[in-house]
Amino acid sequence: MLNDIQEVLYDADQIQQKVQELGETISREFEGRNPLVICVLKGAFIFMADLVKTITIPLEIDFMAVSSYGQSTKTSGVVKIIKDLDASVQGRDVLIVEDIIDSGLTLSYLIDVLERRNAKSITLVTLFDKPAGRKVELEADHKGFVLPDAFVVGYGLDYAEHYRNLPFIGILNPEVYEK
Ligand SMILES: O=P(O)(O)OC[C@H]1O[C@H](OP(=O)(O)OP(=O)(O)O)[C@H](O)[C@@H]1O
Ligand code: HPA
Ligand SMILES: [Mg+2]
Repeated sequence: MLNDIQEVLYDADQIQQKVQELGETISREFEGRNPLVICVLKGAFIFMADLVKTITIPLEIDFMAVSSYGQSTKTSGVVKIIKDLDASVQGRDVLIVEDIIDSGLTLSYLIDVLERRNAKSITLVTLFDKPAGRKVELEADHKGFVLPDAFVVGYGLDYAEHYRNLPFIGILNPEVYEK
């Protein structure tokens, strides 16, 4: 598995440091608001778990599974809801927790869904941002690291469902998928 990584971009310590900073910012921003914190599965599961431990104010969590990449390194362009939220977002301050914004299609779709369900406010936090991949205009309210235009894996992010368990984020050797 490690042999497939071309370059480590950020190691586990650098990621933890950044997650801590994001948690402190979010704790200040949401003081007194009891946000509904939504994890966008599967990719955001590790970031979500680490992030909520650094947030010091009361909150609720929920999960939504969406998928558009499947077994590919390119978006299919079609975002499918695999699992919906349990909670209602009506009148709630929502914090969407995402691992990466690439084309922006996943989050623009989700924001649209949550707006139609009458969320009171929607705030986006992403650990990784790949601006070179954008197909629609979208900017996170809080972001961790800006990444180069390369397909990355680790810390929750996959290629064909593998590599999510790597503790760092790294560039996947293109030989793995250019076959
Ligand atoms: O900005 P975009 O181009 O839409 O890409 C970002 C989305 O793609 C990945 O999810 P994926 O569809 O691979 O599902 P997964 O989280 O289960 O891996 C990632 O976890 C983000 O949710
Ligand atoms: N890696 C893994 N999953 C992704 C990526 C990426 O670079 N971009 C969008 N989903
Ligand atoms: Mg994926």
